[in-house]
Amino acid sequence: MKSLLLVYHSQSGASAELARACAAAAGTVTGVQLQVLRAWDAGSRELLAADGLLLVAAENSGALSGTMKDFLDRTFYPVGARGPVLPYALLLSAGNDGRGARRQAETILSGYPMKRALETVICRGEVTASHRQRAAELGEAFATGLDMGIF
Ligand SMILES: Cc1cc2nc3c(=O)[nH]c(=O)nc-3n(C[C@H](O)[C@H](O)[C@H](O)COP(=O)(O)O)c2cc1C
Repeated sequence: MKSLLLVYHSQSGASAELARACAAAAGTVTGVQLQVLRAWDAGSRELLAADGLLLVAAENSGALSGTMKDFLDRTFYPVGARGPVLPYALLLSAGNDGRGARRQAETILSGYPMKRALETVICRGEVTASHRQRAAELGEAFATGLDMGIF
């Protein structure tokens, strides 16, 4: 059984809605045990126990939301020291851009080191059915890949 940790941060509820869609789909993969935590509740203990990490957050002021960055900052030393590279996938909510958050998050995560398992998904504007669909596809694809050991 593989362990998948989904960490999210949301102010207005947009990222939370995407995280729910992502988690619902990831949770259907039988060989994967899913844990969903808000960024301020997640720490090194949960991350060290995970085989893969899904991150869901917003772009704020051209960068990754501060609370998600805080999660990554807090866990950097213990997780970086553990050795094996953890696969991750990133889902971003943005008003109209998201590229700054993607660049920053991918740079931080590459130095962790973690490896991006799937293309980062950016959902712009109000959350739509299409966004929920993309979030679900990301969650299911990541959980399936983890289960099959292909990341
Ligand atoms: C303080 C703040 C800064 C923001 N900066 C950006 C930005 O730089 N680029 C962008 O596309 N959207 C920006 N947004 C919009 C959010 O990314 C967008 O509303 C997102 O869906 C919010 O998700 P959340 O409320 O779940 O965190 C900003 C929102 C806030 C509150």
